[in-house]
Parts: sequence; C-alpha cells; structure tokens
Amino acid sequence: MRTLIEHAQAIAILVDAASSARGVERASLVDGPLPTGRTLADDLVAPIDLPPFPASQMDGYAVRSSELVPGAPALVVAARVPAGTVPAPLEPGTAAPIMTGAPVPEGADAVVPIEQAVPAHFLPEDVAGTVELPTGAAPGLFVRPPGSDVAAGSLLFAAGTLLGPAHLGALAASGLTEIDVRSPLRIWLLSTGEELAPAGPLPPGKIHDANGTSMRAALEGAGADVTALRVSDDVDALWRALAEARRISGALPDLLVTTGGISEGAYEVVREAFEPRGLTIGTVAMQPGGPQGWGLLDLDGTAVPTVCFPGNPVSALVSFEAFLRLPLLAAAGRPSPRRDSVAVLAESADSPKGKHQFRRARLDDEGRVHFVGGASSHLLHNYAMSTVLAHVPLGVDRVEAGDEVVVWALDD
Ligand SMILES: Nc1nc2c(c(=O)[nH]1)N[C@H]1C(S)=C(S)[C@@H](COP(=O)(O)OP(=O)(O)OC[C@H]3O[C@@H](n4cnc5c(N)ncnc54)[C@H](O)[C@@H]3O)O[C@H]1N2
Ligand code: MOO
Repeated sequence: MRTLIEHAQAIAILVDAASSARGVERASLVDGPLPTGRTLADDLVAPIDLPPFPASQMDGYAVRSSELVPGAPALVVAARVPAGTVPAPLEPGTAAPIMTGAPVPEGADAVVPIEQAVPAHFLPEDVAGTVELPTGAAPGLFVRPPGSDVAAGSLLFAAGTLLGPAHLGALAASGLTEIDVRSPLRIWLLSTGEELAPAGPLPPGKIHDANGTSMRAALEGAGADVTALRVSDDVDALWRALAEARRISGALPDLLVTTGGISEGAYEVVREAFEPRGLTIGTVAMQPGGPQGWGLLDLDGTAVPTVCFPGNPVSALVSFEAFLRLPLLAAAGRPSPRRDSVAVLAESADSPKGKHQFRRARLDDEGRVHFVGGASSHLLHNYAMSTVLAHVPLGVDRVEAGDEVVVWALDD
C-alpha cells in the first residue's frame, strides 16, 4: 500500500509527462476571449520602446530647462501640444503648452506643471502672451523617457510567463495582436456508475452525477480544458464512450481522470477495463480516497497518463486536492497556494491508525479547528461547508482538543 506522499510524487511525475506533451496555440489579443491565465509559449522581444517617444508626464509647459534661470525674461507661449499630435520643434525663448501623454517637442527637455506657471491656466489658443515659470527645472523634469518602461529589443516576457491583465496590457501597448500560448492540459473526465442518472426526475435507485461537475470545476479551476463523459458499469460502453470522445475531439487527451469503479465490488468497470490495459488499481493509506488507480493506459497503442479516483464524491475531491491540484497548477504555470498551516483542534476525533485521514473542518474566529460532519466520504455538502482539510497523519489514531494539526485551506 502506498503512502500519501509516495502516491503524490508518482502522480506529479505522471502529470508532468502529460503536460510536456502539450502543444502550443495562437491566441488573439484583439478578437474573442483573451488568453488571461494562460502561459506564454516563447520568449517575446519588445518590438518597440515603451513609451515610444519622450512624453509629457504632466499638463504644463514644455521648456528648455537651461532657459529657466534667475532673471530670465518670461517665455513666449508657443502653439499647444495635445496628446496624439506631432509638435513643431520648440523655438528658443518659448514655452509650449503641453498635455499629459503628448510628445515633448524637439529642443524641450523639461515640463513645468501648469499649477506652477503664472498665469496658472492655459491661455486661450488664439491669444498671444507670455508665461512666467519658476527657475531651476532639472533636465528631464516630468518627461517620460522613451523605453523607460521597456526598451525595444529587450526581453518583454519570458516563455512560461503567466499572463495577467498587466502582461496583456503591455503586449497590447507593444502593438502585438497575436501571441503563442501553451495549450491547456486536455483532460477527459470520466464519471462511472450504473447508478448515475442525468439531470431530471430521479428514477428509483439512481443518483445524479456529482463528480462530473465537482471534478470538472476542480480541474478547470487548475487550468485544465475538461471534457466530461459519463458511462454505466458496462465495460463495452466505457470503450465506446472513449472512442466516441476521440472521434469528436479528433485526439486523445493529455490526461484521463476517472471516478468510481475501482474498489472491491462485483461491478468495478474502471478496474475491469483498465487493469488489463496497463493500469495499476491499488490502495493509498489515506481516508477518504483509499482506492486509487494510476499509470499509462494503452488506448489504441497510445500510452495515456491516467489517474483513477474513487467514486465517493468527497474521496474524489480530496484525491484531487492531495494529488492533482498542485501538479496541474504547475503544468498551467500558475502559482501554487501556500497550503500547510498549523491550527489547534477545538474538538477530539478518532482516526484509522494505518491511514492518513483528511477531516473536513472550519476555523473559528480564534483559528481553532471545528470538524464539519463525520469522516464518511459521501458527505459532499459538509465538504462544501468546510474551509479547510484537517490532517490526522498516518500512525495517529486519536487527536484531542488542543492538539495542533496541519490544515489545508480550501478557500484560497
Ligand atoms: N468491500 C469493500 N468495499 C469498499 C471498499 C473496500 O475497501 N472494500 N472501499 C470503500 C471506499 S473507501 C470507497 S472510497 C469506495 C470506492 O469505490 P469505487 O471507487 O469503486 O466507487 P463506486 O463504488 O463506483 O462508488 C462509490 C460511491 O460513490 C458514489 N458515486 C460514484 N460516482 C459518483 C458520482 N459521479 N456522483 C455521485 N456519487 C457517485 C456511488 O454511488 C457510491 O455510493 O468503495 C468502498 N467500498
Ligand atoms: O477511501 Mo473511501 O474514499 O474512504 O470513502
């Protein structure tokens, strides 16, 4: 029987293999959904300086700083320089009214804010006049140098950069309209069970498919592109469902994730179908989530990394937290949550000594751990009401109020 850590390491290697086989796709910065949260496929070199020209940082007067010396005469007001225009060079002895973001005229090397001018407002455009400005403006005052944000030819963003709003804005500012991003990990999520009914009135003995939705949300939340499939306990139906998914998508997935059908019953469809095709169905010393399957599944001669979780909805989600979440975030280039923290138990609990137990719990205002519901793995609503998973490690069969335990945040 594998320990939690041994299994986590093995699954991380499997996901890493799945991830390295991923492709690259073109993403538009102009049409359709933006590639927010995706990662750059290649290093990108800055095609232009940002800003592209020396620009004013203030509404004010563009001047030659050398002319603002004690005793100098008032400067003649030159033509206005609005943003988006190309100004004429600045004549000696003049000051050009300039707006924030406008190109600083050739010859000017500083901008004096309008508040410091006398008069402290712009003259009407058709009125000739002079302006008095304080002395001592340093060269470069309130001028944004070209390339001061990023210089043309320098590394704009490195391959693997996770694209957030500022990255996308900088790419747009650089004039790029399309970029190459890593394709998300394509996962087929297969919910199995004769008892699973589609949404609608429940026939006797049937239940609705919780895992198809909870696991899809979990996998998508970690950056994967998920195709959800559902099959009964019939092995032939399972193969037909996989063949149909392949026909529709035109390819096999990077990773196959299943729920259900791997324990000791008489109708374990995943075990029956996948064990002869290269998968190991075994047990990890944890609760919930004991039954687990893993390996490379032979699908028409292609080895598809595959992870099989137990069908109990809490077992499947806890398995996701323990084995898939961090490797998937890493594959998506996303930062991992800081998970391990220590908290004090508000109540006692028993735990199977030979298993690492995850209890669903909430923290109170003092940060103490209160269990939400029992240890059973069908208690999905209790899981939803929890904010942490509290760990009772292997070898411990009882924890008391006041004991410290490790907790993983579920709401980060
Ligand atoms: N004799 C033994 N019986 C069981 C053992 C064992 O060691 N010996 N292990 C138990 C544990 S622990 C778990 S966990 C489950 C895992 O069984 P399977 O992975 O084969 O899952 P199923 O039997 O298919 O389903 C278990 C449970 O979960 C419900 N389920 C399944 N899929 C869904 C879904 N998509 N949405 C909602 N609920 C689902 C299913 O109806 C069952 O109630 O085995 C124990 N048994
Ligand atoms: O391992 Mo099961 O997941 O205990 O319910």
